[in-house]
Amino acid sequence: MSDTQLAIEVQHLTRRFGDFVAVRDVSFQVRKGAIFGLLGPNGSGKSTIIRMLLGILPPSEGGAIVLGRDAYIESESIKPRVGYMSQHFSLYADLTVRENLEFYGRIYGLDNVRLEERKKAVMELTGIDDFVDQLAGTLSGGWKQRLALACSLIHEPDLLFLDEPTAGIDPVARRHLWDLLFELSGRGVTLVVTTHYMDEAERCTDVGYLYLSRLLVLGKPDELKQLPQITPEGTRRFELRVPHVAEHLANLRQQPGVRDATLFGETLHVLIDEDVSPETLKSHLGVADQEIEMRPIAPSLEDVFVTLTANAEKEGAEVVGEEIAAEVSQPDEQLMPQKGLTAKPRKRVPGKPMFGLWAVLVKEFFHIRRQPITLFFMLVVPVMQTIIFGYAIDTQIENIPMVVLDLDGRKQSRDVISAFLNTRRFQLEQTAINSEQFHRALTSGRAKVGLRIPPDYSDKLLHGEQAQLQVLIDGSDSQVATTAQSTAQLLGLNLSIARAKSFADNLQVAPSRDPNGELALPIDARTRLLYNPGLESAHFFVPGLVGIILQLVTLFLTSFAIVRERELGTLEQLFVTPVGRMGLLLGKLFPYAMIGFVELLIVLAVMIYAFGVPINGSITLLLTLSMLFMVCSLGLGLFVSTVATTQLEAVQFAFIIMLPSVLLSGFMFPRSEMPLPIYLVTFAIPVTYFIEILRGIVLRAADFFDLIPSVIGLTLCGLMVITGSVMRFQKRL
Ligand SMILES: Nc1ncnc2c1ncn2[C@@H]1O[C@H](COP(=O)(O)OP(=O)(O)OP(=O)(O)O)[C@@H](O)[C@H]1O
Repeated sequence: MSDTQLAIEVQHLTRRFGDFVAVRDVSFQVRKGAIFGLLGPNGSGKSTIIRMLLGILPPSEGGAIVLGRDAYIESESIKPRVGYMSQHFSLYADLTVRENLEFYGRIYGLDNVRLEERKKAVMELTGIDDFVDQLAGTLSGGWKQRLALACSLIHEPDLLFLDEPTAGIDPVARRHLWDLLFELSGRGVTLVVTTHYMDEAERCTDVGYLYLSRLLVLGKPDELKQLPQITPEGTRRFELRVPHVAEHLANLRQQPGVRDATLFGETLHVLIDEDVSPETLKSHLGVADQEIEMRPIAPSLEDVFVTLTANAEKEGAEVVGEEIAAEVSQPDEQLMPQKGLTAKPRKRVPGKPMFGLWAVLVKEFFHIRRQPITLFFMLVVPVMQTIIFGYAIDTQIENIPMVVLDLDGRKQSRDVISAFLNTRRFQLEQTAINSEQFHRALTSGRAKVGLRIPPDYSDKLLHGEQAQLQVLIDGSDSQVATTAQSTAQLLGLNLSIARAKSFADNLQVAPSRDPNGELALPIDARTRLLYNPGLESAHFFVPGLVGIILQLVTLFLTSFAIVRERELGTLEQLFVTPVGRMGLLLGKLFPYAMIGFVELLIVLAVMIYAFGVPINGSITLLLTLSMLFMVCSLGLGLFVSTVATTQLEAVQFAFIIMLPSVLLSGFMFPRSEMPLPIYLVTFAIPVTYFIEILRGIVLRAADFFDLIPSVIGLTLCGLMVITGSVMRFQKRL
């Protein structure tokens, strides 16, 4: 066969997954215009071969020429001429029939006029025009398959791969689909079909039978039936029709001269030695002669495969596979070597990187429109989160519950209690009447602070002796405890200073005086609070929260958008189209970047109007740097999608990224307080820089020059994340 007559030329194709060999040294040829059937039990390697021929799975050894080019290395230039209908329904369930067709038309680069022509043609061919505005996910199994066929034909391919196209559909739909395949074959399209159905195998012009990853046999159905192994010399094949046919199977197999007996519906196919007469065979059945029908038959394809599989099991698949494949068909060795194949791995020839961007973009907007829950998650939830967290996170500690045991009960002791309550740090939970009540309030957790005033408190003060107050603090919550401790100590100091001042006044002595000549403390440390004079927690936390929420939403959504396609099988379907890698990525990421930007504006508005945190610096600078951060965050989402294979894994990976972003970025805890190794890690977290930028611009009116270190950090993180993710995201499985 000449080079130009061949659609596919496969030589010594092998694919390993770790130690497991899924396809072992397979070679065959497919003529242009043929209907080539690839048969074999589950797991024999059919889909793996198709994926290698489509160029989405690299072979471990050997290779293939498809439409005159190396299937893997030059796959991008083959894709526009090839169609693929995968084993599972892998179109977009939330897009209508029309939208699916238009998407696949656009991704193959059809212009509007051509797209209309082709849409009409494939709808007529498959008869799907009546369902054009129905969502693909709501079609019945048979119509889904027709839609998949229509989509795979929209660009008029020369070669069509169909992986179990009739699995799970009824016999009438199966017949219709095959009628379509014949029509396509009649128009010169080469078809490669995998199937488990023998009647479908009979309809193929050529078949290859795989068993345990090897090609056992290859040829035209009629040639295969003539194979000497199927009906060996000195044997004959009969069909027996007898009542209760299954009951006779075991008995017949044990009779001398019976080589094989297999059930075929209501009949038995038996292979017997020529010297066993039909009468002898009948006599073994123990059934009246007139109830048995017996006629000689030629082997069916099922006989061929059943016999070959049984032989392979007996003798070991490897030996039989080599012998039979060699016997039936040998690929033309002449055709392969000059193509180079993949013997020496060469770099893949890239396609057009941005091809298909518009098609993917439009499709993503359709998805978003059809899933209001996604929009809710993207736009409404962040606002709710900002409001809830913004109010919930308050580092101002006030109203610490306090129990008081006043054993003195005079004016001085009541003044102390008032002084404690006037700080607003403490709130009187209980006035205990004895020590037991006092301690119980603390052990039960009702009170966090216990103030015990001894009976001689007033007396000691009046007599100029040092009086003691006992303040017991529950140290379980360190933040509350330290606040209570410092407040109590400061209060003790202030009360003492007040007493000392009045004492000094009475004596007319003073360590120092203020400019008005009034008695004053020697040192006056004056503090002034900048940027957040009211010490409002919201001013510090809400800008940080903007960064955290922006990362949360963009990271989850982008990683999900890609992993979901992988899980549904639509990504595999996209990989066999000529869509460019960047076209696919940008098309998928851009809509989420836009939504992220809108979300940013909304959350900033909440920050300004709900929490009264104004943006003191430049809004333009803030939005520009936010976009830089968004690129980083989308890149992280993309990275997750390259490591996760399921949506559940994506959630887990996204959490692994989110946790340090919340805890180590400086959003909650100051980075400077962290141990050195952890502190160094914080430099690798993009949101660290973004939070610095947000707080800088919002609170301190920082300009670009003030923020240069953070901008550099964020840019470096962005470059690393995006480069790593794009390199990892390959158009292959
Ligand atoms: N990515 C992979 N990693 C590991 N093993 C794989 C991978 N892909 C396929 N396999 C294994 O390779 C073998 C062949 O799989 P393949 O899907 O090609 O079989 P098949 O003949 O198409 O089966 P079926 O008729 O059930 O679709 C199977 O054992 C499968 O588990």
